[in-house]
Order: sequence, then structure tokens, then C-alpha cells
Amino acid sequence: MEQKRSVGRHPYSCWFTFPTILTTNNPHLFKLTYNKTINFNMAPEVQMDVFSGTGKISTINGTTGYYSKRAFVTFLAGNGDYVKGVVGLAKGLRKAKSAYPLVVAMLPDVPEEHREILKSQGCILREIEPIYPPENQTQFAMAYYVINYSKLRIWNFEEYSKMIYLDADIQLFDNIDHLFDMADGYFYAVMDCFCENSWCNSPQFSIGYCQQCPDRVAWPAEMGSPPALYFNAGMFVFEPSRLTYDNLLRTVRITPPTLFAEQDFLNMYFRKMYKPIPLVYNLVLAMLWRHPDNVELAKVKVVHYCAAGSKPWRFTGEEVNMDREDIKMLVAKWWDIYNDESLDLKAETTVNSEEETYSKSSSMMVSMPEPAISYIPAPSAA
Ligand SMILES: O=c1ccn([C@@H]2O[C@H](COP(=O)(O)OP(=O)(O)O[C@H]3O[C@H](CO)[C@H](O)[C@H](O)[C@H]3O)[C@@H](O)[C@H]2O)c(=O)[nH]1
Ligand SMILES: O[C@H]1[C@H](O)[C@@H](O)[C@H](O)[C@@H](O)[C@H]1O
Repeated sequence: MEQKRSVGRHPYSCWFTFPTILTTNNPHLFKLTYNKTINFNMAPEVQMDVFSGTGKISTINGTTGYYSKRAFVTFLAGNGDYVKGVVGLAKGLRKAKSAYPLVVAMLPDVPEEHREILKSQGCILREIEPIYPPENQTQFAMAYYVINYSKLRIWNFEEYSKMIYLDADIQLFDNIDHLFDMADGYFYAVMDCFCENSWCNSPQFSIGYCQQCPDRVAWPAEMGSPPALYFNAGMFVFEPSRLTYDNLLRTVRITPPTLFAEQDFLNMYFRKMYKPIPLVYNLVLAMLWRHPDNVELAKVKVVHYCAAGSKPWRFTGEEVNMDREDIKMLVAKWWDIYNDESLDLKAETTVNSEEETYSKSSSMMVSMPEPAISYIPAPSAA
């Protein structure tokens, strides 16, 4: 029998208003209709890892050194073209002179050829198994978002005390290593924007409210207290922990999937630990036309090519907003880094990590063929 359970005014309730899963007369006071008990009030029992590795530089093979307890991490799935994003990111980190390596959490379907390319760029490869939401009856904002739950595996990378996660469609234009020095025990990320059509099912969108400029349209009193802050999950700072990892996996099994997949899930899970950081650390491109007053482009350190049609390696300029000068400039800047051979890992550099031993082979990227696609592909306008 279908279980009905009123979970009242949860800070996250603003987003749980999908007619397929939830029914309510008031979008802010909702009822769950789902055949599993869901405890949205369960506090994430996130272990506070002891931060043990600050400042200790490891010398590897007498040449390379970095703080062994810290690393950037990205996620790669499939044999599509996101590998280009990871290559761009590895080179961007090198250009920004980051002291930390880039770990690639990679699904088994990433082809050998792509793995070789990533190794040649100095990435540390970590194979992970996919994670799927319990029942995939949701129409995700993009069909391929379902695979993004696999990101949760990175909480199991306990050999690192602190990591900065970056989507493969992100590029760094400045060093952000200082973010590793922020206090432990929080989940740091940049606030999202609710003004694009992708959010058209949300109460925020329907009343024109956006957390980026909460004074523009006030949150109506009859809708209860304003919704909790919501972050974009393309970039975040976190502490791997086995305890958190186990709890994340347990929780995801009993949490109905929603439009923004693991992004919604992480927002729900870490709501009590979330600390917003300035948008210069993850410029969601829609901010450029939705909230230009909030953006000082010259100061932006991290750009997230997440607007439809903005992925630099697929850019045609034809989709909405893509013919803007600032967008074209940012896409060109991404290509400058990707094409800069001086940013390839130096041929003579050999890196020994616990996971991999590799040396750089010469410019494999130049001859990289367009890969075939084997599962729900991200569309060109993604
Ligand atoms: O075929 C794919 C699709 C995705 N990815 C990885 O998954 C990430 C997220 O996918 P997109 O960048 O295409 O998605 P968006 O930027 O539109 O996604 C936003 O919503 C998603 C919801 O699942 C995630 O939360 C993501 O972090 C957030 O920026 C990619 O960067 C990439 O690292 C792949 O490796 N291969
Ligand atoms: O992660 C998503 C996605 O990248 C969309 O393109 C954007 O409109 C959203 O605001 C964001 O939450």
C-alpha cells in the first residue's frame, strides 16, 4: 500500500513539488506520496575528520611535490567527449600553478584510450562503480544526470583529508589552493541561480524569486519561510570520510530522485553544514545575463560552462545566449588553455602515486578522435 507521510515545512521543501512524486495544495507545505519512508529530517552524521596533513610536502621521485592529503577531484563517465573537459581542467590547474594533483573518479566505461590521455596529463585515475538512485521514475532535467549520483563515491577517497570537487565542464583561471585552508567540518559551495528555464518547475522560478537577489522579489509570507540556500554541485570543498560515505549511500537508497539528481540530494544531505562561498569560485554562466550586477568577470577564478550550449568543446554559438561577447570570450579562454602545449605534463616528468605509475607520452590529444557514445549521451546543447 502506498504510504503517505507529511513531512511539513522542511527547508528543502521548496524544491520537492514535483507532481509525479509529491502532491500538495500549498507548494511549501507538502505531502510525500511514495512507497518508502523518507526521513528528510535525519541529520547527516558526517564525521569530522581529523585534519592531519597540512603543510607536509611529499617529494615524489625527487621531482614533484604536493600536499599528499589534499587533491582536486573530478568525475568522468562514458566514452563521450567529457574527457576533453578533464584534460582542459588538468592543464588549467597546471597553469594556475596549483600544488595539488587532479584525481579522476572514473566509471568503468571510460575507454582505455581516454585513460591513457588522462595519465599523460598527470591525472590520478581512480575507478569507481556507478551509483543509481532507487527508482528512476523521475524525468531528470537532463536524462544523463542519473549517472551523476556516482559522484558520491568520492567521499570514500579517505587517503585525502580534503578535496575540491570540480565538474569536467569547469575551468580554472586562477589558483584556488587557499580554499583547502578553510575550516573543516563544512560543505563549501557557491549558491546557484533559479532564473533559467531549467528551474521552471520550482516555486522559486514560478514567483521570480532568486537567492542571488532576494530583494528583487520577496518571498511571500503565505509560502512560509524562505527556502534554504541551494548550491550548485559542480564545485564543492569537502572532507572524504568513510562514515559519511556509508551514510550517503544508505540515504540515497531511500531518497526519491528529483530533477537535479545528486545536486538536489547533496543539497538535502548537507543542508546543515553548507557554507556559501563567493561566486568567483564557480561562475554558473547564467549569472552573466540573470544577475550581471553580482558578477565582476575580471575577478572570476572558476568558470562553469553549464549553460545549455556552452560546453567549449561542443560550442556552436547558436543556442540562446551563446552569441554574447562574454560567453565567446570565456569559451576562447578555455580553448587557449586546452590547446597550450606548454601546459602538457612535461615529457621528462615521471610521477609515482599510490594508485598509478606513469610517464607523459607526447601530445596524444592532438590526434584524439571523436569517441563513439555508448549510453544516454549528454546532448550537444547540454
Ligand atoms: O556523459 C557524461 C556526463 C557527465 N559527466 C560528468 O558529470 C558532470 C556533470 O554533468 P554536466 O557538466 O553535463 O552537467 P551540468 O553542468 O548541467 O550539471 C549540473 O547538474 C548536475 C546534476 O546531476 C550535476 O550536479 C552537475 O555537477 C551540475 O553542475 C560533468 O561535468 C562530467 O564531469 C561525464 O563525465 N560524462
Ligand atoms: O546545475 C544546474 C545546471 O548546470 C543548469 O544549467 C543551471 O541552470 C542550474 O542553475 C544548475 O543548478
